Amino acid sequence: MLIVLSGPSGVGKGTVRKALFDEPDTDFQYSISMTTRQPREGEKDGVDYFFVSKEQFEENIKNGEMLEYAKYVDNYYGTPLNYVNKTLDSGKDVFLEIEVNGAMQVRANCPDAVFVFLTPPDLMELKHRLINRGTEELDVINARIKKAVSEIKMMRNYDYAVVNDEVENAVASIRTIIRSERLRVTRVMPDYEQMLEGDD
Ligand SMILES: Nc1ncnc2c1ncn2[C@@H]1O[C@H](COP(=O)(O)OP(=O)(O)OP(=O)(O)O)[C@@H](O)[C@H]1O
Ligand SMILES: Nc1nc2c(ncn2[C@@H]2O[C@H](COP(=O)(O)O)[C@@H](O)[C@H]2O)c(=O)[nH]1
Repeated sequence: MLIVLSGPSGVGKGTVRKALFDEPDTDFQYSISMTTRQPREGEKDGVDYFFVSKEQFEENIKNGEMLEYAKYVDNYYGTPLNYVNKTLDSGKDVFLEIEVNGAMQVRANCPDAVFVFLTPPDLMELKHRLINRGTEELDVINARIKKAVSEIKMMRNYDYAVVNDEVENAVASIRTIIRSERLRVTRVMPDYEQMLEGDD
């Protein structure tokens, strides 16, 4: 399964994803994104992101090495294709945490992926979360809030919307989504097997 989590900056995607991955039965592999943004204090290359130059990122795009990418508030962000392919081929599930334009590129290339939009209770709360996080200056926070308005309109293109009021509620909802999507996949598979047997 490929699961894609999107939502405006500051809604709590990273917080919810970490809480989900802390659950003992979560066996998704997190795809580390590539970005041209500068690392924040405490962020590590190869853990939080692969931090690269604009030239390196554009070279990767040219060489077809990105599953998806987008320019977001003056920086590139994208998903390296090789890791996702290798992990899915080995039978493991992959989790992407990406913004909406990139998610729609994944939708076009991987129609079976599951798309979840994480939404804030309201825009004031979103702004408070970004201010309290303290990682961006006010002008960047305002640019991200402006972007959030158009991103929230994209929610209708997702399979599921989850409100991040409390982290544990959002984690519980995403766990329910994953469980029901797994059931859907396992119910369909035996039918395929029967069809293929009849082909001999
Ligand atoms: N349910 C919640 N209630 C209150 N605060 C929250 C909640 N979820 C996350 N936060 C806080 O909001 C801030 C933003 O969260 P986080 O960094 O996880 O957002 P994000 O969506 O991953 O942002 P970005 O897309 O910019 O990486 C953090 O300070 C986090 O502790
Ligand atoms: N399209 C993609 N968007 C991504 C990817 N990795 C992260 N993001 C999104 O970018 C914004 C800003 O992130 P920040 O770390 O600077 O706060 C946020 O919405 C992320 O989800 C990616 O690989 N592709």
